[in-house]
Amino acid sequence: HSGHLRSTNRMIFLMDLQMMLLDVIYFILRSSLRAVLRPRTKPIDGELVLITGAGGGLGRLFAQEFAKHGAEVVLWDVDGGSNEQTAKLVRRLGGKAQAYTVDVTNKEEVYRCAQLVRQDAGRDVTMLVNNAGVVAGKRMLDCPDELMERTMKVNCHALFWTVKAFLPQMKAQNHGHIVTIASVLGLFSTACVEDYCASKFAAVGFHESLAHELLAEEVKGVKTTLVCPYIVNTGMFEGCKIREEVEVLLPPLEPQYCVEQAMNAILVDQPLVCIPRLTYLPVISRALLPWEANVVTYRFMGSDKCMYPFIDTTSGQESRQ
Ligand SMILES: NC(=O)C1=CN([C@@H]2O[C@H](COP(=O)(O)OP(=O)(O)OC[C@H]3O[C@@H](n4cnc5c(N)ncnc54)[C@H](OP(=O)(O)O)[C@@H]3O)[C@@H](O)[C@H]2O)C=CC1
Ligand SMILES: CC1=C(/C=C/C(C)=C/C=C/C(C)=C/C=O)C(C)(C)CCC1
Repeated sequence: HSGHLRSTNRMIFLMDLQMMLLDVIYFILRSSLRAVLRPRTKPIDGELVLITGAGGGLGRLFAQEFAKHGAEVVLWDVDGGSNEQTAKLVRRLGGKAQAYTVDVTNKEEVYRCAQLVRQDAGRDVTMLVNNAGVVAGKRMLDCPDELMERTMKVNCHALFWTVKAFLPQMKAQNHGHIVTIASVLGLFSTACVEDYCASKFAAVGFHESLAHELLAEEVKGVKTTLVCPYIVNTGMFEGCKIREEVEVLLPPLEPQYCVEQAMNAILVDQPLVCIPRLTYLPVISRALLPWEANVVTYRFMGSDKCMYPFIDTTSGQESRQ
C-alpha cells in the first residue's frame, strides 16, 4: 500500500515539475513579447492614489501623471511648502489633490494621517506609491549616525508603516496597487553610498516578500510594482558621474522620462521595472560573475568611483545637513 502511495506521489511530483517548466517558458515568452507589444494600460480614473515624498522631483511628477490619468491624488511630504506646490500643479491640470504634511519616519503620524485621509476622502486609498527617499551623501566614516539612521527610516522603515496603514483595506476589497520606488542601487551597489544601498536593498527585499505573500494568499486584486531607476536628474545625486564613454550609453535620466517609464509599468501591472532597460545587465552580471570580475568591470566603467564627485560637492554637504 505504502509503495503504491509513494509511486503516486512521485507521479504527481513529475507532473508538477512538467507544469512548472511549461509555465516558466510561458512567462519568459510573455514578458519578452510585452517588451515589444505593449499590453493595454488599466484605467485608473476611479483610484485614490497616495504618493509619499510628493513635494520632490519624482513625487511631484508622479502626482501629475496619475492626475492626467484621472486619478485623485493624496500628497504626503515632510515639506509642506513643496507639497502644496505639487497640489497646485495637479489642480491646474484639473485633477483632485489633497496635501498633508507627514514625516513618514514617524509611524504614529503615518497611522493617524492615514485615518485622516480616509475620513477626508470618504473612501480608502487604492494605490500607494512609496516614493519618499533620502541619502546621507557623506563618506560613511565622516557621516553622523543620525544621517545613516534617517536613510533607513525614510527609505525602508517608512514602507512598513504606510503598507500596514493601507494594505488591510486593499485586501478587504481585493483591489489595490503597491508601488515601491526603490533604485538600481537596491539591486547592485557602488562605493560611498552604504546607507543608501542598505536601505534600497532592504526596500527591494521588503517589496518582494510582500509580493510573494500576496501571491501565496492568492490576493489577485492587489498588484505590486517595484521601480528601480538609474540616476535621475532631480539633483538628489548631483555630481554622480561614470566614465564619459560609458555615459554615452547610459546618460542620467530626465525625471519626466523616468516617471513615464514607471507609469507604463504600473498601468500594465508589471511587477518589476528597471529604468533604463540596460540596467538589467549589471544585475545579471553581478549575479553571474565572480566578485573580482565585477570589480574590474566597475573600474573599467568608472562606476567604482562614480559617487566621489557627488560625495565631495560642498553644496551637497550644506543642503544635506
Ligand atoms: N534621483 C535619483 O537619481 C534617483 C532617485 N530614486 C528614488 O526616487 C525617489 C524620489 O527621489 P527624488 O525625487 O530624486 O528625490 P527628492 O529629494 O527630489 O524627493 C524626495 C522627497 O521625499 C521627501 N522626504 C524626505 N524625507 C521625508 C520624510 N521623512 N517624510 C516625508 N517625505 C520625505 C523629500 O522632502 P524634502 O525635500 O523636504 O527632503 C522630497 O520631497 C527616492 O526614493 C529616491 O531614492 C531612485 C533612483 C534614482
Ligand atoms: C555601479 C554600476 C554602474 C553605475 C551605476 C550608477 C552610477 C548608479 C547610480 C544610481 C543612483 C544614483 C541611484 C539613485 O537612487 C554601471 C555604469 C551601470 C555599470 C554597472 C555597475
